[in-house]
Amino acid sequence: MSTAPVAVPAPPATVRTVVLPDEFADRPLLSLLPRGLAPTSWVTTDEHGEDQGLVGWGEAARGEFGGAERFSRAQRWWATWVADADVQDAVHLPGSGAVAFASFAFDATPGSSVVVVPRVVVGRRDGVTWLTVVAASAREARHAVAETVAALAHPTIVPEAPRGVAYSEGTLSVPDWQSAVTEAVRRIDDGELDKVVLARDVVVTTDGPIDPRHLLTRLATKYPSCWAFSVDGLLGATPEMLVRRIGDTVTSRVLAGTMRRSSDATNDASLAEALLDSAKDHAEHQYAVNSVALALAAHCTDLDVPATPRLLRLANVQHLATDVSGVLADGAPALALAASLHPTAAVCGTPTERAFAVIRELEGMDRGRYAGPVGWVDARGDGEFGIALRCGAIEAEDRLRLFAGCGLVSGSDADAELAESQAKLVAMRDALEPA
Ligand SMILES: C=C(O[C@@H]1C=C(C(=O)O)C=C[C@H]1O)C(=O)O
Repeated sequence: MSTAPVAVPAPPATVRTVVLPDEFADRPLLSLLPRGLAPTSWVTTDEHGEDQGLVGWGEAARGEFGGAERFSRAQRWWATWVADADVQDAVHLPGSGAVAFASFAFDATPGSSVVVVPRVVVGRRDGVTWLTVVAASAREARHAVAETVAALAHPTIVPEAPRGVAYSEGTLSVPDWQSAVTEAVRRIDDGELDKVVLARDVVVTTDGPIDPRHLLTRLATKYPSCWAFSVDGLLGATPEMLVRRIGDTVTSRVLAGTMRRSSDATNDASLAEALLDSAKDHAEHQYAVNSVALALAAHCTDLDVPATPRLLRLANVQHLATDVSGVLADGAPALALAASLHPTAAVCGTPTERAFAVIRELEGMDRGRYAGPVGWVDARGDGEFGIALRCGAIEAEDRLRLFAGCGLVSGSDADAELAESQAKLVAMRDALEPA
């Protein structure tokens, strides 16, 4: 089942992190990304309305992993890379110093998971903006710092929207996907399982190359409470935090239970009310919360699991949300926590193995890295992993595959689930439009 890393063993690297001068404090992180060079991103907006997170470009090292051991092999690869590296970190904040971006396949097979160490990372947290470079020697690292600071001083050209955007059917036709939903609900009603999440894909083609920076900028602007992510061609804005580990504080934002938004305030409020009152959505939500709480209990003490969910409002949909927190007991790095938590019932189902089997049988498509953990981990083991949702996979420079899934429980209806999947796809569809 296991696949060895296909990457060549990376030579020992020199990593340098320096504080960037004040003139960079107001530059949006995403505006610093140069054209091309496979941008990596993990950007959100904090409570003061400031963007924070990490953006990166270039590739200093890369590992690819498959099979059931994809997480543990990635963890070993990263630990070895860090142990061999010569790191000087003048910032000492989560995400500074050596940092890797990772994106994992949803299922053990097929699909490949990837860990990327960018050549250049710009990070921002707690009002500090920093630069990290990875080079072959201390001398080269000094050059890279000077060159990058000079290049960043010139504002980059605003990225353009793709032209000629066209949509076509994904793996299953809409009627076939709806039949799969009906069949899954029948199995739930037969007692085979309690919950399963079925997803569908939509193919986007364009007339020219897609600039990921355009999509990321649009997503970050419209979805400030989400995390605008990009790792190795998978990009989106996820509202769901699988796990954040900063020191010994562990948090998770669980979502399940969805309602559309309305532009009319009164109508929007009644839709929210209906979601908060829906027994079906609460049941669907509780499966997801339970799966997270159980997995975290193996690593954390003092777990705080609120008894009732709150409402999380996004531009396209509103969700039932529960913020779970705990105190890390075993020093597990963020990547290991993500491995323990994946897949939660928010994207797979309950019981997990039965839901996996139903997804493999009925969904008919390869999820790839959609619905898998995506995020970053540093040398201390701090990190953030979201669930790769509201996203698309760049398959060619003019081709993108979008994904959206819906949690099904007893009482779920194929028409309502199709509408929900369409509402979820709006995030990426909007991002493809001109600013
Ligand atoms: C599976 C997706 O979203 C998940 C499913 C939800 C639901 O069924 O209500 C809500 C949030 C996410 O946990 C998706 O966006 O593709």
